[in-house]
Amino acid sequence: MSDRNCLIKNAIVNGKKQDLLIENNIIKKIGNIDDAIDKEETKVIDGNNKIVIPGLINTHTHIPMTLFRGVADDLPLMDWLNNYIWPMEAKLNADIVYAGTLLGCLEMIKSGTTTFNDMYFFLDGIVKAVDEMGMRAVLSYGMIDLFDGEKRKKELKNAEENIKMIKKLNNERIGVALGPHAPYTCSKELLMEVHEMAKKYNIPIHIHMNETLDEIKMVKEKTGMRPFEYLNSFGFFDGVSVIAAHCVHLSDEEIKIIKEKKINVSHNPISNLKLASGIAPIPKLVENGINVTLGTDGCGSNNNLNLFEEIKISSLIHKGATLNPTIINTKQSFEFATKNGAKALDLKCGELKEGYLADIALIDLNKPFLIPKENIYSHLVYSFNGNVDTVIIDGNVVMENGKMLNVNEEKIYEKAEKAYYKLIN
Ligand SMILES: CSC[C@H]1O[C@@H](n2cnc3c(O)ncnc32)[C@H](O)[C@@H]1O
Ligand SMILES: [Zn+2]
Repeated sequence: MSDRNCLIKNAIVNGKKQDLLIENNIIKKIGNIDDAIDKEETKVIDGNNKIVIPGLINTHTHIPMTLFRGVADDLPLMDWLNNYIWPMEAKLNADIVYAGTLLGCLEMIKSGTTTFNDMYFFLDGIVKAVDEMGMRAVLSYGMIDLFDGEKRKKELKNAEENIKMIKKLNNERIGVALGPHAPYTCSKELLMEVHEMAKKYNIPIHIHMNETLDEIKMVKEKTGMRPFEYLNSFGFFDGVSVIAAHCVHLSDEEIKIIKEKKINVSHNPISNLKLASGIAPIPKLVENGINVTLGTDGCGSNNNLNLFEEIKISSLIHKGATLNPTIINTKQSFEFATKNGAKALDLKCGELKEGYLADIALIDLNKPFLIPKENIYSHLVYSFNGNVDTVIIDGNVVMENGKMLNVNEEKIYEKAEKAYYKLIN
């Protein structure tokens, strides 16, 4: 029997009690599917008292940073990076990154995330873990040249080697992007070469933008322009797909650039609150028709990968900031984490539709915080704790009734603990 032929019976799908049939890695049919299905060839999942949702899409992560959880809390970004995170990251190697990624994938699967967009180092370690865990990911090697010509050459060479390595895998679940860290850590020359490379390989660019007031001041002092204006001045956004993480402090002119250049925004409200970076003007971006998605950022600044928390906060924070409870609604914040994420990564998933990728999660509704079983989509945004029941990625059942099917959870915890002690000693 192949897991990749799977029938979910009697679940809530798109607001109605119905069945969902998966063939290979695709949602083949949604509706009342008769029992003439070949039971030998099809795995049947009982969907009674369960809701099927599209797997969540986390558009900004540094996944191996699960190992940095709790190591440097209650600090502002520049102090956090310069004095705590970067010195620890100097001790990383592919094995440590592999262990942190296994843990990150496990945490994401358990909280209903099926795809993530990552920027980090030692991609061979990340690729190995993502492949073993069965997740979908877009991976970029994070480049920082600190305006040094020699470093720039090394970073670009590394990035290109990683692109070739990932393309050669020919793994449909693992895509590649370019990851220049930010305009305050990358030279104009590096950014211009990144733009060329993105066009050459037809891949997206993943970058931190306008996260803090400090960095905007740094870029303004250096270039006389705000970050989006500066990058736009040399055509960085032309003819490429860009995912800009954070976008907390934006001028009206910058919002115009984001709209005009169809830049995807990854909103990371919890990381922005924890590092006291600020509150992104998401309602203004939505009003302008900009594609807003959600990210957790790394576990050093969140401190978890539970995207349901991000969904809830993205709905609450803008109500509080604008004193308007209608400013972002339930449907919008849920779509930030599903449909909009898929659009940003150019993937046919994020919605439960026939012909879409079979990346889904089932949630058991027999939980005190999901009763009464009415207005369930409201519960998913405002009340759910993120512990999903079953997860299917690319048609493969990776977790069923809370149990991981192909990996040993205990071994992942042990490996991660060991890797953590290597990092701190
Ligand atoms: C070059 S790989 C990614 C790089 O980014 C660092 N990082 C993690 N979180 C943030 C953040 O919120 N803003 C800026 N940089 C961040 C991470 O530690 C890696 O060094
Ligand atoms: Zn980040």
